[in-house]
Amino acid sequence: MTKILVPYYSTYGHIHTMAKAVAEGASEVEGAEVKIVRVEEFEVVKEAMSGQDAYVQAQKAQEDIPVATHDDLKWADGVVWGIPTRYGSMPAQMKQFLDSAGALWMNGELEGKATGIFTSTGSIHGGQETTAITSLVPLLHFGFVYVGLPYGENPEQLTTDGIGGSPYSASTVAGPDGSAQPDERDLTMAKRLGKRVTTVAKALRG
Ligand SMILES: Cc1cc2nc3c(=O)[nH]c(=O)nc-3n(C[C@H](O)[C@H](O)[C@H](O)COP(=O)(O)O)c2cc1C
Repeated sequence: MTKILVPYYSTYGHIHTMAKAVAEGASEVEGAEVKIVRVEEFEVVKEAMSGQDAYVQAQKAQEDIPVATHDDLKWADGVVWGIPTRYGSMPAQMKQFLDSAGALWMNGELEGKATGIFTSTGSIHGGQETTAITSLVPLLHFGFVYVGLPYGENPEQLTTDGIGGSPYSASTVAGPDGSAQPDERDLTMAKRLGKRVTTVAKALRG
């Protein structure tokens, strides 16, 4: 059994949709057991956004997804993180989850596990690449083995269209008002990332 965790944070649902695609790809690997978990929202954000329809609906759609715990990270052989951008890097909700996992870092409990990232931005140049690259830094401190998204398997990246996908991570572009949904090509690349991280996790497990 290769255990794959997909922890994500999603305000408006784009990363939630991508997480399901990642999980689907991971499940294609024989012997994979896949778990999607959400990083908990801050109370202050819940209160501030309670009047926004798009937010309320997106949160309602995630109600049944269990909240991520540090034990989930210990359980997993591979972890694929769903991280929307905030000013070109990860949201505080995700940072808090990582920062509070110091004991796992200190004991080297996550060292040698495969990992990858999928992200989402409002605009094409608003952090598609920086979010993945800056999020990679703490993951390397934990000792994860990073899995990217190479062009060879993902020729969809070779385009001037306004879609996601880079060698650093799967991704999608939500649009400045959040109204765009993940393109079919974004979802395809997200599935391949899930499958690739699982394949590497399986090989590392031996
Ligand atoms: C506080 C804040 C900061 C943001 N910063 C950026 C940014 O730097 N660049 C960008 O393209 N989008 C930015 N966005 C847009 C989000 O990345 C976008 O809403 C998100 O990717 C949608 O994913 P979700 O539906 O899973 O929440 C920001 C949104 C918020 C609320």
